[in-house]
Amino acid sequence: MTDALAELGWQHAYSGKVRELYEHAAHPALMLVIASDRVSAFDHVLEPGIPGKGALLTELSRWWFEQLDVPNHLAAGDDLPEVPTEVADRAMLVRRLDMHPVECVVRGYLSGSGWVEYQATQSVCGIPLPAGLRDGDRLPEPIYTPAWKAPMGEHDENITFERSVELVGAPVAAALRDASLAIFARASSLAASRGVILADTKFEFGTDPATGVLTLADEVLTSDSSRYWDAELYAAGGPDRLASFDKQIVRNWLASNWDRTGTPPTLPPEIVERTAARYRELLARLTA
Ligand SMILES: N#Cc1c(N)ncnc1-c1cnn(CCN2CCOCC2)c1
Repeated sequence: MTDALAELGWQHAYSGKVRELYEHAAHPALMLVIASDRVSAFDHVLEPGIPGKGALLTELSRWWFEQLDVPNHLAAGDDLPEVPTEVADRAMLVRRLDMHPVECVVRGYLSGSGWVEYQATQSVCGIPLPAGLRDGDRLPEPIYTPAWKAPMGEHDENITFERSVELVGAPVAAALRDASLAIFARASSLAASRGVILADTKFEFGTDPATGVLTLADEVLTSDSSRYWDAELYAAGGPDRLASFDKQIVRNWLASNWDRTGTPPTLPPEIVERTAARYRELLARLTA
């Protein structure tokens, strides 16, 4: 695949856990984001990849970009560079932005790093919360809990809004917060109408150097950047109340087959296929 990309002038620029970023010397204002089939859990990239995952999450990002009435980084127009057919269904051609170094996290429910911080401080990112909340509880209202983007392989660090002001300045910090909360409101409402809870998500924004417009970047509202729960399971309150729509099968299998030391075992074919089916199901339910 990389030969086909190189033959078309694409040069590798950045590797994330599950996605790659390419640039093109003849098209400096554009970049290519390619999603792999890799899946990560417990901070490990697992083997094997999940067939179709990259294409399914790319389709979900594209769908959400269409649903959201905000400027985004998808490239459009006539004179676009060619993308190899082998990766086209899991690739997004995007405009190069001046990226802001803030992970714009919005939480409608208390979970993950938010739950960890809450237990220690009864707050998240400096936002005080009511006492007595449990893991997975719905918050009184969605909260903006930014994070500083840590280097590859390290955990992002939750920061206060005031710290984000120091990082990007007051006008941009406020615009990031307001845009993130507005998008989350729209997306969580749409997901709820499909019986899916959007518990939390992470946006990335940049400023378009050509226009100065704050622009939604990266992937958007995928199950890699968001926690999605099944609303019926959540309401039932059982052990699967907080089951991640796509990764719970993998997490449960690892919990029974790995002691969390060393590298995780290879996923058996049945787990791989059931997980692939869950990615397909989430896309089908959200985009129905
Ligand atoms: N999107 C975007 C984007 C853009 N439109 N313009 C300039 N830079 C970036 C960019 C560069 N790094 N990241 C971090 C997230 N990456 C996303 C791709 O996959 C790897 C991780 C975003």
